Amino acid sequence: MKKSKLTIVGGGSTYTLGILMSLIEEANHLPLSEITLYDTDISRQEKIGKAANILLKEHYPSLEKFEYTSNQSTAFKDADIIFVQIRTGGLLMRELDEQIPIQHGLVGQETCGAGGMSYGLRSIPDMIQLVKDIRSINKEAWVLNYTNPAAIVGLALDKVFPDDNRLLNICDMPIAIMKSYADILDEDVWNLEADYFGLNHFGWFTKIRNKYGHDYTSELKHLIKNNDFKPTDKLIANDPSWQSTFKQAKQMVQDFEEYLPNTYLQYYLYPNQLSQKESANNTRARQVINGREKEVFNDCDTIINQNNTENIDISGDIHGVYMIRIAASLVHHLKERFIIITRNEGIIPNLPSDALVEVPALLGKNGAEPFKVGEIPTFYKGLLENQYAYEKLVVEAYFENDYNKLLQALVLNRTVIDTNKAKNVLNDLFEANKEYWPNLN
Ligand SMILES: NC(=O)c1ccc[n+]([C@@H]2O[C@H](COP(=O)([O-])OP(=O)(O)OC[C@H]3O[C@@H](n4cnc5c(N)ncnc54)[C@H](O)[C@@H]3O)[C@@H](O)[C@H]2O)c1
Ligand SMILES: O=P(O)(O)OC[C@H]1O[C@H](O[C@H]2[C@H](O)[C@@H](O)[C@@H](O)O[C@@H]2CO)[C@H](O)[C@@H](O)[C@@H]1O
Ligand SMILES: [Mn+2]
Repeated sequence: MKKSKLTIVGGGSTYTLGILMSLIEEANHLPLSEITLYDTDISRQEKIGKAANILLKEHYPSLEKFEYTSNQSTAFKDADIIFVQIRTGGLLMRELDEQIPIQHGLVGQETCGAGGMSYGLRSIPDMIQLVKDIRSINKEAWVLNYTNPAAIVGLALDKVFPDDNRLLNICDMPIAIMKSYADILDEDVWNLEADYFGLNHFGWFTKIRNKYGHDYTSELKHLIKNNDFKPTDKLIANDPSWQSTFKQAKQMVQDFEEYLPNTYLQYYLYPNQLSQKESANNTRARQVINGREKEVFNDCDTIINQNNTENIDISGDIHGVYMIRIAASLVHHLKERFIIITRNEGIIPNLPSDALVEVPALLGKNGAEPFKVGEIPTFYKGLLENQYAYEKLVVEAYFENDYNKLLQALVLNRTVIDTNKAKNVLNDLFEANKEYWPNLN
C-alpha cells in the first residue's frame, strides 16, 4: 500500500501523543513515510516533538522522516494528509468560556451554549487563515479538522471555502459513544454500524447494528434505561466528569426513548439541572489543565529523560484511531462508513439545505458520499432548526460584526433563552475576548 506524508497542525496539542501512538497501532491501515508536527507555539510543541522523536524511533522504525516545525512551507508542502487540532487562546481562554456563563447561572461548556459561541468567535479567524495558508502551499492535501467548535468553525469554513471537498470537519463523540455501546454488547466497535443524524454535538443514533445486520437498538435502549452507561475509551473511562456525562444518558433515554442521544444533548435538554451541577472554580477546562495536559507533558518528560517509552502506555485511543481510519478510507479509496459533518443539501429534506449536518457517509478518493436520512419527526426538526439558527447567527455576526445577531443567537440557544442573561453574559464574554473577537456594532 502507498505510504503517505502526514502533517499534524497543533503539534503541541494534548492529543498529539495519543494520535502518534494511534498511528503506530494503525500503521497497517495508514502506512506513513513522513510525519511532521506544526505549531505556532514553538516551546509547547518542542516537548511533544522531542518525546515523539524517541517514541517513533522505538515503535515506527519504517518511518523515513519525522520533524517538528513552525515553518508552514516545511509543514504543508509535501503533505498528503493534514490533521488540524488547534485551540485559539489555549485552555486558559477555554476556562473563561466556561466560568463566565456559570457565573451567570448558565451552562458553561467548551462547545455548547455561550461558551461555545465565545470559542467559535475566537476559532473562526485562525481557522480561515490556516486553511488559506495551507491551500496557498498545497492544493491537494486532505485537510481533516478536529478544531472546535466544529459546528461553528465548519459553517464559517463552508462560507469561505465552499468548493473545497478535501476539507472535512470531524467529531469523535459518536464513535466514542459507539465504543461504549460495543463494550456493553461485547462487540468490536469497528463491527458496529450506526444510522445517525443531527448537528455537531447535537444528534441521535436511530439504529445500531453489527456488520452482519443484527439490530442492537432495542437492546441498547433497555440496557441504558436500566443501568449506568459508562465511558470506556481509554482517554475518558476513569474521568469523573465523563462518567457523569455518560450516566445522564439513562435519564435522556427514559424521557425520550425514540432515539439514542449524543451525550452533548444533556446540556440542551436539562440546562437548569446541568448549570446547577457546575462550579466556576472547577470547570472542565481546569480539570483538563490539572489532568490531561499535566499527564501528557509528564509523559513527555519521562520519555525524554529515560530516552525510551518504558512503562508508558502507548496504545492508541478512539480519538486518534477514528481520524486515522477516516484518512485511510479517503486516501486509499476504501469507501468505508464514518459519521462526518457535511452540507445537508437534502439529506434531511425538512431541515435547511445549507445546515452542516452530522450523518454517516462513505469516504473515498472523491470525498464524502453521505447517506440520505429522510424527513425527521417534529420534535427533532424543532430542536435542530432552532440550534441551526443559533449557529448561523453566530457565524453571520462574526462576518458582519453584528452584536445584535449574537444576542439573537444566545436568546435562541436552549442553554440561555433569557434576554437579560444573554445580554449580561455576552458583555462579559466580549470583555474577556477583547484581543480575539471581531469589533461588534
Ligand atoms: N472535533 C472533536 O470531536 C474534537 C475532539 C477532541 C479535541 N478537539 C479539539 O482539538 C483542539 C485541540 O485540543 P487541545 O485540548 O489539545 O488544545 P491544546 O491547547 O492543548 O493544543 C492546541 C495547540 O494548537 C496550537 N495552535 C493554536 N493556534 C494555532 C495556529 N493558528 N496554528 C497552529 N497551531 C496553533 C497551540 O499552540 C497548541 O499547541 C481543540 O479545538 C479541541 O476542542 C476536537
Ligand atoms: O472536556 P475534554 O477536553 O476532555 O473533552 C472535550 C472533547 O470531548 C469530546 O471528545 C472526547 C471523545 O469523545 C472521547 O472519546 C475521548 O477521545 O476524549 C475526547 C476528548 O476528551 C468531543 O467530541 C470534543 O469535541 C470535545 O472537544
Ligand atoms: Mn466533538
